[in-house]
Amino acid sequence: MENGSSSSSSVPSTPLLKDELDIVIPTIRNLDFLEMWRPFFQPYHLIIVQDGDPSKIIRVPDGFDYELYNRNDINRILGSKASCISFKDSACRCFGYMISKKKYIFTIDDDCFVAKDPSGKEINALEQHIKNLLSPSTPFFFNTLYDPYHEGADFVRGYPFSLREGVPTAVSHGLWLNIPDYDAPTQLVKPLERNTRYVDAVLTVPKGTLFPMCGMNLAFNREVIGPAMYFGLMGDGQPIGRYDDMWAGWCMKVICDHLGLGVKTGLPYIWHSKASNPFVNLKKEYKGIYWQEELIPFFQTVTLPKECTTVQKCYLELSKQVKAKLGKVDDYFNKLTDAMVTWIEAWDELNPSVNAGTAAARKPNGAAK
Ligand SMILES: O=c1ccn([C@@H]2O[C@H](COP(=O)(O)OP(=O)(O)O[C@H]3O[C@@H](CO)[C@H](O)[C@H]3O)[C@@H](O)[C@H]2O)c(=O)[nH]1
Ligand SMILES: [Mn+2]
Repeated sequence: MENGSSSSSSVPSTPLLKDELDIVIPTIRNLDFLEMWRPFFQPYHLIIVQDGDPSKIIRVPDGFDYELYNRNDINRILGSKASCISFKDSACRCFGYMISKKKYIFTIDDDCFVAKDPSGKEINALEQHIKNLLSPSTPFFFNTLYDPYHEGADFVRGYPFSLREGVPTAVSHGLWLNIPDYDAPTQLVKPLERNTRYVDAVLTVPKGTLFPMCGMNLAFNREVIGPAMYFGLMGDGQPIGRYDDMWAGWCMKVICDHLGLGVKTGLPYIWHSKASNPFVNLKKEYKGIYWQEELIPFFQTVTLPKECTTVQKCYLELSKQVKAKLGKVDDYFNKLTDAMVTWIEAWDELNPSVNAGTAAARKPNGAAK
């Protein structure tokens, strides 16, 4: 492992959650992209997860406080449990979630840059994620004026007052201008499509609704939902890739629904600069494209017993149901369920004190009292 820091010019006044949030970056390249993020990221600690060849030197611009882990570090720290961390896939980023000691995580890809809002102002994506995480979510009843906690908005007429305190927000899912997060078939038929639409909204994903979580621009409360944010077995030696974040998002959402936690999507935007190769992507994700026709009905019908009061208990119960119901789809899911158990074991080994995911005050299935 490598620690880095050096004198920096000017450090802005203490930014929100400065000592309570880690920025996790999976990478196979030099991190020059940080130069553009410097005004927003410099005060925060970075956890860099270097994928691929551990002998390659990753250059980090001066002035950032960081720890860097390569595959040798992961193997040394986790021993045999390192088998649950993907190799040669951005899924490796979840090692950063596990090794962090902070309450919050923001993860971003190294080809994501600072976007501008319609007024031309640079977007501090981290600041918006923090706002999303620190304000409640409303999964039990949809507010038609979007985020009721946003300045200048509120709950609209007819919104039950018994539900207006909302629930703790576990995840903040940001979006992307320029290169959208499309699957390979869509990329192939629409190679020139760019997302130019800036929608000024943050929505709570309703209880009982799944969504395609993208890991490119994502933040979460690690103490509340961290153990559920396992990005699965992808990349080298695996029959599938580019479903790391999707798998995590489906597992996370059913657990959030069970524990009465909220998930938001929308602002902030980042500028996604590089389209990955659609043919390479097709080879990685094609099994997922047909498997998900069976995975989604599974997740839509998952129920977790009331004894599952922590994220770990929920996750282990989920792994049993995956083995029972998806093991027959492909043997990969049997391997994945074993890795899910290993992930929780490794998480608890590295985080013995934090009893993550202590059940939030559950509302009676979200019905108005
Ligand atoms: O083997 C690898 C490849 C890449 N990385 C790092 O992961 C991110 C994403 O890489 P990239 O931008 O090249 O790929 P995208 O297709 O745009 O990734 C998005 O699709 C999903 C695929 O799982 C993912 O959620 C999104 O990130 C960069 O930081 C690379 O450096 C890697 O670690 N290992
Ligand atoms: Mn990318």
